[in-house]
Amino acid sequence: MGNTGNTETQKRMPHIQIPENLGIAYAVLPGDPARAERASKYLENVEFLAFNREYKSYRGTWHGIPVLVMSTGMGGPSTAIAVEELKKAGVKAMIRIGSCGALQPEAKVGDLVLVEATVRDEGTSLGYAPLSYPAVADFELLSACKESAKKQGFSWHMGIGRSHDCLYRDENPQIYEEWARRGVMASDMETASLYVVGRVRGVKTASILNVVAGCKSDVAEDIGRYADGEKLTALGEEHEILTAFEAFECLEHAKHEVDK
Ligand SMILES: O=P(O)(O)O[C@H]1O[C@H](CO)[C@@H](O)[C@H]1O
Ligand SMILES: O=c1cc[nH]c(=O)[nH]1
Repeated sequence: MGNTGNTETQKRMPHIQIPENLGIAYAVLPGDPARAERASKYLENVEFLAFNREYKSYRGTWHGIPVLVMSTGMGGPSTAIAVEELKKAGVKAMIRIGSCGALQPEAKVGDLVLVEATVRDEGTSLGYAPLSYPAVADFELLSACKESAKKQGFSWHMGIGRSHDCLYRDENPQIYEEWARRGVMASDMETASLYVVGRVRGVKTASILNVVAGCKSDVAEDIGRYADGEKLTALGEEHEILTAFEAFECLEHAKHEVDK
């Protein structure tokens, strides 16, 4: 683990309540605090760090590599704050492990969508750059996610997402239909702000989404089943967690190859 000193006495970031000089380069970011706790169980040497507002955090090691797990809460504003404060705490690469609705029939419940880029149909990212600025993953980090998912035999797709601010909007069926016609694969609420804020602030970002609501299905009902621990979505969640941790390991190995 990095040289983190005594976390009790160190100055902490205002919202995420993580020590300022944590010394951890890699972070895995679920939306849900409960998913942060579940993800932490896959790590060794786990230590609970903080739970303030929607930000629940743990640190630990994955095959010897120091990793942070922290929830972002739901939506762009809390995600942007998470990215800003994590960057200040020294994090260099962040992988979102989220849930999403599918807009294409081939993306089945429990599959993973690796988000190449995302439609900025939300408000937060506009505070950082005009709409003509792309919300795009870091190519190297997303490629590491792809290698990781492939290596572990998970069911994955790579495609465009759409991030929004309004899950229960009356017009959603028509809106989903229109974006589906343009090839958009997945709907979530955080990837756009993660990608834009990360890019503007110089942090590598990627987003892996577990399909919890099938194409044209009842989103509220499907999300309810995920919350109840339905088997396929629980398995998808396990797959996205393992994909993210292993992606960081791929990245570390690639770094060492270059350093040789
Ligand atoms: O499960 P998380 O990661 O929170 O992601 C998705 O789930 C929430 C809606 O149910 C939104 O935050 C959406 O983006
Ligand atoms: O359809 C969905 C499902 C989960 N999260 C979303 O943002 N949309």
